Amino acid sequence: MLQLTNVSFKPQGKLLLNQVSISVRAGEVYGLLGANGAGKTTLLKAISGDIKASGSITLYGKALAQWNRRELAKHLAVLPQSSQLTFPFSAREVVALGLTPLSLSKAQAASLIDEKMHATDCYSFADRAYPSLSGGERQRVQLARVLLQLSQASHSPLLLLDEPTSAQDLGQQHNLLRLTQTLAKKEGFGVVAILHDLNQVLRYCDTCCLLDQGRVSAVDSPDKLLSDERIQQHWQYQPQRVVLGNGQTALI
Ligand SMILES: Nc1ncnc2c1ncn2[C@@H]1O[C@H](COP(=O)(O)OP(=O)(O)OP(=O)(O)O)[C@@H](O)[C@H]1O
Repeated sequence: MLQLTNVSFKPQGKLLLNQVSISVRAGEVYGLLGANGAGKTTLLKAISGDIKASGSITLYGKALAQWNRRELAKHLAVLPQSSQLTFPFSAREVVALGLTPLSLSKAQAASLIDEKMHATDCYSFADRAYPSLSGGERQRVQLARVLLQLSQASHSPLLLLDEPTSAQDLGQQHNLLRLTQTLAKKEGFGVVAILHDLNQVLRYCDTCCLLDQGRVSAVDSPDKLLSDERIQQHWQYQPQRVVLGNGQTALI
């Protein structure tokens, strides 16, 4: 669904993305990996159009720049690392911002807002002021907003997640990743997620791309890509492996 060909970005002479070519299929969770400063957020910003990179980025074969903006908003959404908002909107009103590109009756909108807030476990604080919420609660409200924004897509939508579990406790991290996996497997979403926890990558990603100084260093399934040598080379860490009861391997 998403194809990047030779995408580069060089602001003020500094090469932050260097000839990146990757493709993401509908129905897969695609991890973006790499050390701090490798270019992961910059790549996500290039895909979302927040920065103007050179090269080609197409969604369903059509260059992003050629998409009607409203149609694109129904098919591509980004969950940023953090979202500051000082105006005292309630959590429900923040989720409702996701209605902007949609055409829904009031009743349909209200029911979809409730559905997305339940799915992301934020219904219990729907009427609280957004600025009063914890970091993890705000992140889940933002996820409900982007899922609402994608709820009228005519093709499988593309969901971009920038460190989606960074503010979540252990249980919520797995709830959120299970939800994204379900969206991919059952609803055909393409999910691109920046993740730092390599065990989450092993457990939830179908494919992953390792970035290094703005370049693609490797693309493969997580268990093939995450060799001890690569982990040592890219993160300067020598992992140990533990075989779990279910036969899967965990890194410690
Ligand atoms: N507008 C800019 N001008 C110059 N340098 C920038 C700009 N934006 C980002 N950078 C630099 O580009 C590099 C890549 O940044 P980016 O945020 O994409 O990294 P990242 O892989 O997401 O890192 P992290 O894991 O720390 O979040 C970093 O060295 C960053 O300081």
